Amino acid sequence: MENPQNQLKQALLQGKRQIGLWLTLGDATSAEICAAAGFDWLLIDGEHVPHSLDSVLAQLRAISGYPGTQAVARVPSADPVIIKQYLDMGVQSLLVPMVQSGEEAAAIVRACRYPPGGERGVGGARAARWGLIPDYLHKADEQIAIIVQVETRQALDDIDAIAGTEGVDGVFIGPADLSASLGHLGQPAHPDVAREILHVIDRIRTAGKAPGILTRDPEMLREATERGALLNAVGLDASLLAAQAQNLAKTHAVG
Ligand SMILES: O=C(O)C(=O)C[C@H](O)[C@@H](O)CO
Repeated sequence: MENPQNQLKQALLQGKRQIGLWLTLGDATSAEICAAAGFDWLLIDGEHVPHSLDSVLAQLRAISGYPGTQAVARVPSADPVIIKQYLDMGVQSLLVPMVQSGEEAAAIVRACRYPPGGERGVGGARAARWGLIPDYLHKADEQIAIIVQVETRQALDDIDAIAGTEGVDGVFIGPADLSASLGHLGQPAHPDVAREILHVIDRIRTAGKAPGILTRDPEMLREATERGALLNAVGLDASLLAAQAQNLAKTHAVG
C-alpha cells in the first residue's frame, strides 16, 4: 500500500485554484453530502466546532470516499500534541489558526515533521495504515501540506517571515478575525480590511506560497482570486442549511 499522494498540495504547487466549503456541523453524513457536491476541498473545523477526535475521524473517512474532494482539517490551536493526533488520524492537509510570527510558523513545521527535520512523535496509526504503508516514516513529511492562518494585526506585521518559513505551503487569511483585530468587528468586507487582505495576498505570493481565504463576499472573492488566491473557501455548511431552511419555511408559511 502506498502513502496517499496529497492532491491538494500538488494542485497548489501547480497554481491550480481550489474551491472549498467550511464544515461546521461536525457530522460525517453532512460532510459526505458536501463531498458528493463536488468541492475540491472541505475544511473540517476543529477550532470553533465542538469536535471530538472521533468526529473528526468520521468526517475524514466520509470524505475519503470521494477522491475528487480533499479534506483539510483545522486544529484548535498550534499545540504539537494536537497536531500529532490529527496527523496520526490521517490528516494530510492541516490548517493552523492564529499564527502570529515566523517563529510560530517554524514551530508548526517542526511539529509536522519526523526527526531529524522535526519533532513529530512516532506512533503506528491510521496515517500509516497501521504499518501497511512501507517506510511511512520516511515518506510522510513530503505529503503533508502545512497551511497557517493569519488573522491579526500582529500576524500582518510579520507576514514576510510567516509566509517565508520553509515548510509552510500556504497562508490562509481569516477575514472574520482579521476584521476584529483591525477594529472592524463583524465587518469582514470593510474597505480597510479588504485593502489589507489584498496586500497580504501579494506578500504571500512574493514568498512563493499559496494564498487562501474564506469569503462569502462575491466582490472580495473576485478581487482575491485576481490577486492570486488559490485556496478559496466560498461558504459554510451551517449557513447553507440555515438559509435554505428559512427560505423554505417562509415560502410555505401560513398566515
Ligand atoms: O477569521 C476567519 O474568517 C476564520 O478563521 C473563519 C471563521 O473561523 C469561520 O468560522 C467563519 O466565520
